[in-house]
Amino acid sequence: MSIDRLHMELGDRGYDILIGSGLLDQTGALMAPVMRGKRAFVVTDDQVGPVYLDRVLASLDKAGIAHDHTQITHGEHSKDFAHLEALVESMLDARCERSTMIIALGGGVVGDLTGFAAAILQRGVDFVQIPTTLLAQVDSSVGGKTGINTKKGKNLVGAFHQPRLVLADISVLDTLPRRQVLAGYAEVVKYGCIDDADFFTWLEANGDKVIDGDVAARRYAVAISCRAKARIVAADEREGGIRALLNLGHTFGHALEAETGYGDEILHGEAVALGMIMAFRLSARMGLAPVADADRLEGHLAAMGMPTRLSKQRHWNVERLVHHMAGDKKVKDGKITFVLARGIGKSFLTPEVPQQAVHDMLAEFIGA
Ligand SMILES: O=C(O)C(=O)C[C@@H](O)[C@H](O)[C@H](O)COP(=O)(O)O
Repeated sequence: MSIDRLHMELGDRGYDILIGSGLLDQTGALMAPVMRGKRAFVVTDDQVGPVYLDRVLASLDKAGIAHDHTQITHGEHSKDFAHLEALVESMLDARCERSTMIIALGGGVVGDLTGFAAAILQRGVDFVQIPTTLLAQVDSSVGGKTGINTKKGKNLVGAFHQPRLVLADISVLDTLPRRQVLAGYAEVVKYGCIDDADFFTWLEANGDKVIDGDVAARRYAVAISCRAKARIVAADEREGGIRALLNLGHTFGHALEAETGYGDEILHGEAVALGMIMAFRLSARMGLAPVADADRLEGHLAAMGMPTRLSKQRHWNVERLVHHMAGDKKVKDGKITFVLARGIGKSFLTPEVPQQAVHDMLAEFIGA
């Protein structure tokens, strides 16, 4: 089976992003060229491990790579200081060396936590991302953002630490629950909204194939998404400027996640979908984007089966959401830099957003 090979152009920290079916069984051989030693330490979770760990370990055996592994509890709650400490201690217990390759086998939580542990273990060791969710394949495994949540908010502690390789095995998505596929699909749509209106149009025609498991459609969507992300990250690795475009929908989305406690009520990708609709509604309200484009985005997400409205079961409060947003990493001199849009594929950054417009949009969105 052929492999799509993209490259993250970051000089001596550059790396390949490999996309294909059945890559798990080739892990050892594919990562051998970027190994500094002959040992690996695999981190996975209690949902992914039982299904895929053995295949990865067998491929390491085949390539003559010695290995240890550990399993964390799945879910966003594992992305905290306590789990980080436990993970680093387990790496030290296993006598990981500076030349040991850390492997993150799992979704965004495993990737973010493991990547951060790799960033700080012995002041930084290499790691490989093997993302097993659509969200992780199109977004979190690429670009080197690693970290954990704190009581104050999402991803507030972490490091930019680029992986040495990303292996996106499309076939593992076949076992992913539909809700998780849809959550990842939100991040795919994001790339169309940022600067690729043609891709958005393609998604309108083919999104159901991506969600329902058509191999070619999935592979295309993952490749276009990773290519877009790699281009933006290569231009602005540490988010001094345009990388913040990748945060479209996240300022609002992170506030929804904080409000709902990072649990199953709203998954990260669902929060991003809702947040993108909010960003487009705010843009339309400010006269920057046509209402028709906000409707088009919401219509597509709804047609794919994503939540586009907040649950009426919960009492939402505008002030509380604004309070969460004030802790956003894009706040500068007390002002949030928003990712807004002039239309589908025309996103841009601006700190010039009247508080009243944000307030009014949120009030309308929560139905206050
Ligand atoms: O890679 C980036 O840059 C992104 O912003 C991608 C986001 O989709 C991703 O969720 C990221 O982890 C969020 O970063 P944060 O800086 O807003 O915590």
